[in-house]
Amino acid sequence: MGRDPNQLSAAAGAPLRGRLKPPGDKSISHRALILGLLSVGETAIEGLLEGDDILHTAGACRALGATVARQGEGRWRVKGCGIGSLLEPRETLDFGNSGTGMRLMMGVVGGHALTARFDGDASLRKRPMRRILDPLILMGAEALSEAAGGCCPVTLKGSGEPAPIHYSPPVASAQIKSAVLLAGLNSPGRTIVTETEASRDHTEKMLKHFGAAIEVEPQGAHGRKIMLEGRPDLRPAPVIVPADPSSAAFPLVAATIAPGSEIVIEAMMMNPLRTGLLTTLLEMGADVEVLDRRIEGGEEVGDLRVRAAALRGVDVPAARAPSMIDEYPILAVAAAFAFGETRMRGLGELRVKESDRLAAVVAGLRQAGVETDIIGDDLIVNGCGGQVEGGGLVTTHLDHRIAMSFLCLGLASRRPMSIDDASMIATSFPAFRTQMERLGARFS
Ligand SMILES: O=C(O)C1=C[C@@H](OP(=O)(O)O)[C@@H](O)[C@H](O)C1
Ligand SMILES: C=C(OP(=O)(O)O)C(=O)O
Repeated sequence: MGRDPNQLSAAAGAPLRGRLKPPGDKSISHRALILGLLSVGETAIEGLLEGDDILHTAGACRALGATVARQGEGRWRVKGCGIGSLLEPRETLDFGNSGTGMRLMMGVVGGHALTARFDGDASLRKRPMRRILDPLILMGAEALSEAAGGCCPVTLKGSGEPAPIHYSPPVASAQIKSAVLLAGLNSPGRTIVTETEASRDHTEKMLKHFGAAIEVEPQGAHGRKIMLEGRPDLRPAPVIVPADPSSAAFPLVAATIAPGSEIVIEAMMMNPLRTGLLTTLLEMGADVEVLDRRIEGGEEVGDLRVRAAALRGVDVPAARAPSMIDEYPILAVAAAFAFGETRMRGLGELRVKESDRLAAVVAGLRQAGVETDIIGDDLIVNGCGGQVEGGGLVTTHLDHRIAMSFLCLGLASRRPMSIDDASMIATSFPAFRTQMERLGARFS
């Protein structure tokens, strides 16, 4: 019997060398399409991520009345209908694997007088949606049908006059914050979200860019209060999407652990609410220089020169989690190559991502011969000091980040590492294989 065509293996070989530009940021790409839908007129987007998650959001924007057209690689145009003038979708809105797409669009629909059914793939059907439905119900929306535990498929009936609320999300989550703000766009009053730990601020920044009246104040030690005036006239504004730090994380760690490597990662977004992995790797002794910091499309970006380095284990505080929430699987791979123990604290949210990432990381690392454990919500990795055994087949559970993380591990382990399914990588980083192979990675 032949090998499953979705399987992929990575083996150590030559060091990684060369330059790479990661794809456009996934979070900003979703928001650019959605704010394009909510503006009257044409929004031009450059550098849009053309991954499956974003294509699902583009489909939902079309179903709600926007004209969305691709004009060239990463160059897209959205002709929006404006707040209050969306169409009721005729078909179920299918978000595939994308939590962000579904949750942000639930915010949009929740704040409009229309009914839409939301669904996704087997991974998305397991993810909690009550955290989004709860504040939307407070604003006047109704969840007409729900699978057990508030998971999709969900039919949501929005309110044409959403109540202005003051909401404090129970977990640090840019998706909850964004859903409330997007619903609040059609509210006759002021919507306020207070977060005790600041999460990525792309929605706030982009709303301002499109002309909304939105203010942000610091709140406590790490939090923020965001205040949005409802019913703004959003004006289409050009969006240039910077390179995604969550995708850059893979070549960044691969070049750090593969001996002799030296690469440059071009124009990575340096928004401080997204750079927790870089901070942590530098604490571990990584050899990364940030060159040519500059502003592109309203975000600071920089080129990262990365050379292979010996790492040491560190203690990663829970307060850092929101700034690197999607990067823990690849950080755990870096920790496997370090000298000493790495403890990553406060990772309960990893259990409700595309897979239970705590369980998937522990299973994959053990498969590769690395001692690792979960204590409460903390992940502990006992580093092998540069020499990870590797070998075997890792189950990726429809999770792109688990897939890419264990392929990167295989680029530096003694024995090749295989994953059961590389197809989900297309959700966030469709050119991962070709771009990494150009640097010298060996996949088969
Ligand atoms: O708002 C966003 O674009 C995202 C927020 C994060 O999720 P949470 O809001 O659940 O933390 C992150 O994991 C996801 O990949 C993208
Ligand atoms: C958690 C992620 O995405 P989403 O929540 O959009 O599915 C991710 O990309 O790691």
